[in-house]
Amino acid sequence: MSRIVVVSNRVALPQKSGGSAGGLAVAVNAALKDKGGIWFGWSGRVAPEPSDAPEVTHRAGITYAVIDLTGEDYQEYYNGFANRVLWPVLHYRADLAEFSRADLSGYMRVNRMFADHLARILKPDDIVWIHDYHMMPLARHLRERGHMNRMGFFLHIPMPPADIIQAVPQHAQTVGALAHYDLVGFQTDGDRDNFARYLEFSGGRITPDGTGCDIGGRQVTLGTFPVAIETAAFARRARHAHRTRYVKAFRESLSDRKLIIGVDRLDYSKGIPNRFDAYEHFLRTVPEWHDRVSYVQITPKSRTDVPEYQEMDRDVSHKAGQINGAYSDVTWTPLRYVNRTYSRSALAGFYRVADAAMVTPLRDGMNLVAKEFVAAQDPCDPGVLVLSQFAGAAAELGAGALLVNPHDTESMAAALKRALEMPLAERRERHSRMMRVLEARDIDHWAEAFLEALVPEETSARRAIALPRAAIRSVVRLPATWARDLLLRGA
Ligand SMILES: O=P(O)(O)OC[C@H]1O[C@H](O[C@H]2O[C@H](CO)[C@@H](O)[C@H](O)[C@H]2O)[C@H](O)[C@@H](O)[C@@H]1O
Ligand SMILES: O=c1ccn([C@@H]2O[C@H](COP(=O)(O)OP(=O)(O)O)[C@@H](O)[C@H]2O)c(=O)[nH]1
Repeated sequence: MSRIVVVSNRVALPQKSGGSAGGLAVAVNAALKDKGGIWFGWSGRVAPEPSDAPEVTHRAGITYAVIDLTGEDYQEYYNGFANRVLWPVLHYRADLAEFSRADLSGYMRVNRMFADHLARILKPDDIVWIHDYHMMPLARHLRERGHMNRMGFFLHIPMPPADIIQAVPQHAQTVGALAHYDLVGFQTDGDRDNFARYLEFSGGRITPDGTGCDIGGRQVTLGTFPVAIETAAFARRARHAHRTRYVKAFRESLSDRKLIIGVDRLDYSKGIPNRFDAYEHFLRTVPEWHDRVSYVQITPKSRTDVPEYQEMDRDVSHKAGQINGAYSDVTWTPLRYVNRTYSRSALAGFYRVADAAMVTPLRDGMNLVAKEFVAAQDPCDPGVLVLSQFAGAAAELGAGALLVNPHDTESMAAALKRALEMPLAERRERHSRMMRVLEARDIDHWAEAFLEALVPEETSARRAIALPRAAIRSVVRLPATWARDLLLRGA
């Protein structure tokens, strides 16, 4: 059977302690866990002279192969073009983009370097699954090196309308290069449709149902695959974490006050200052809640070498200080603002203690925290999700969450009050609506759906031979045609 080769900038290396504070690594890790395969990407390290050979680790059916970047690569490709041009523009913030030709050329150079490494390990029948905005031109570089494998791309972040995409300087070389994949997947139908329009403006012909494009003699399939979580496992994790000493101590620290929780990387897309404004408005206008609620905002620092992130770090800390300065007293701190990374087990326990979660990004591809919060709740006494209408998660959880516009401070404050005062029956009803979605579409479903769309025959063959894991391990070295033959013989 064919191997699955996953490529992404961020890799969840098994030896790295603590949680990885980023949804891509969390999701890909969960998806690969059951399937096995190769995961190729950046080690997260910078070295003056990176080795020519990737560092390889094998763990539980996954081969991790990672490379270091030079300081120049890190600066131009990661901090520069990926995180100062593609990230802001695709999050509808063209005003924050800082473009330089040097950064674009660093971005293309690193993509070519990834292609050179991959060219050494790829076999003709490998299925290649590439992730996110760091790697948009990779298929083109691989095709130029003669690799005709099935190649799929999944975009974890939003895809804005075509006229915003066109704000990316030289967009045809980067976003436009997605046309070299066989399948391009998005988090929501809106993202997919925006990209279809962009391809149309670039001369492509879109099929009437919007899921295919004929461009430059190539056929590209477009699909929607909302990224998910390991719902049942995360719910178990939360039940277990709730009983640990650590989470018990956290609960006791609240002294019977209600808990509002927020968990986000320190990123301007997450709307943390807007959320703080809403909390401040809530405290100012609803004094009866003083001393009866604590808001814990867990915010690991992110992309700390990018100036826009440094600026936002200062702004958010300042706002947190102002709120506490204005409303605290000697026995009550209304806002606990914490710049630390917690393990996902600890987070699962914290979510379960919480009465409400504020997940209010200005734009977000999906937002796994929203899904994790729901999965972690006690169904008999669940907390309430306050969710931005601009998170990809709103498309699936909108029927159970309190949807808010993160630019509307007063409505967000009102939603917070409603969440804290919501009757038990309504909380249960809303929670069960969201859980039904998360149970039906978990992380296995996400990976299966994507691979099914990329290589339909291969995926059904995999399913047909759903043997115990040990047996699967002993057959993976057989030729790709083996599973198909087995199926045809009706075995
Ligand atoms: O790798 P970093 O630069 O440290 O950033 C962390 C990750 O952030 C982004 O995550 C996105 O993927 C999530 C899972 O699909 C999704 O829920 C979220 O909305 C996205 O923002 C980024 O896309 C990843 O590449 C980064 O690794
Ligand atoms: O201290 C932290 C904060 C976050 N996360 C995890 O990081 C992911 C964040 O993913 P999300 O999709 O919400 O946003 P992203 O950071 O990828 O934009 C979630 O799985 C969180 O559980 C974590 O492990 N520790």
